[in-house]
Amino acid sequence: MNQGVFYGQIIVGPAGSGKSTYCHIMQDNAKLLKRNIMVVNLDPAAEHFKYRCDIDIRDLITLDDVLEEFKLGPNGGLVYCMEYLLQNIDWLEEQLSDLATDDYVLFDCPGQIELYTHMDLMNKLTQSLSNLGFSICSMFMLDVTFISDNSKFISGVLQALTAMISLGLPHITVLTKCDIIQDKQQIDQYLEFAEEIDDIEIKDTQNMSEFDKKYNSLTRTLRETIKDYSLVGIRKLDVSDEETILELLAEADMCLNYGENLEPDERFYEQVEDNLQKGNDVYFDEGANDDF
Ligand SMILES: Nc1nc2c(ncn2[C@@H]2O[C@H](COP(=O)(O)OP(=O)(O)OP(=O)(O)O)[C@@H](O)[C@H]2O)c(=O)[nH]1
Repeated sequence: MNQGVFYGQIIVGPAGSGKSTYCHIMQDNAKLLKRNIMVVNLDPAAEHFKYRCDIDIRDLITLDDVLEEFKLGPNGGLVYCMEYLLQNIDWLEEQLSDLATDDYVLFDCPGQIELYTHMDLMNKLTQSLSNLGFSICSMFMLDVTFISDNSKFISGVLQALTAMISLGLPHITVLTKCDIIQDKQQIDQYLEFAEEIDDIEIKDTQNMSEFDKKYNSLTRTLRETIKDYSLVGIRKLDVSDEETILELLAEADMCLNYGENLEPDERFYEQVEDNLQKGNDVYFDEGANDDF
């Protein structure tokens, strides 16, 4: 493997939270920014994805084969696959051997959050990547439907927090699928709420059952804890809004210190800024990229 610093995002989150779509969107938008983002599929049960898959764990092992051979259930089978990957980490190293300094890779992980909340399989994987020279951050995908009520939102934030603590990496929580919410203000309110939980809505506890009182109090305490420690930074991803995509990429770049040693192409950034100010698409017209 070449010597150098490589950049990697570990994409985690529950099944269906939008991990693969995030990889696809980022890879696609990076092209318009004249950047190449590679994607590694680490889900041995994946069936199809829209992104260009540069490295695929299914070339090493597939969940179907494991289930058939060992008669395991899906979760046990997945754990087997991930342990197998760790035992054969030289396979991944070999696959990554063509990376050049400053290359950027997204690792699309399986949706079973037990893998990083209850077990240290993902920690071992990220440790191996660090040993290979990767600067890594974790991106936790949180489905926007978690903003349907305060308690649900808090439970989602706690999931993100659990992943962040167990992975022990610089971390961003991404509120995915924001395009499906009509009321964009509602999203912003929740994002502010995650950072500024000052005016906690205290319901009239007089007519509440004992259970509801305790539940209310627990919710309030959790909100305060999340705020006190300012641990979870949440950013939105609205695939219909290019600005949120670019902002998210910039935020992850900052987390990784990506680009510290790169020469920025001033002309490019000026044009993006200009387009944003004019309210136009942030990207160039077809062919306009060719100059860069
Ligand atoms: N409207 C909308 N739908 C989305 C978005 N992201 C994901 N979806 C849909 O949500 C479903 C799950 O998305 P995936 O990207 O496959 O989610 P995942 O986390 O990779 O799922 P697993 O691989 O099963 O863990 C798919 O039907 C996607 O089309 C989004 O930003 N907007």
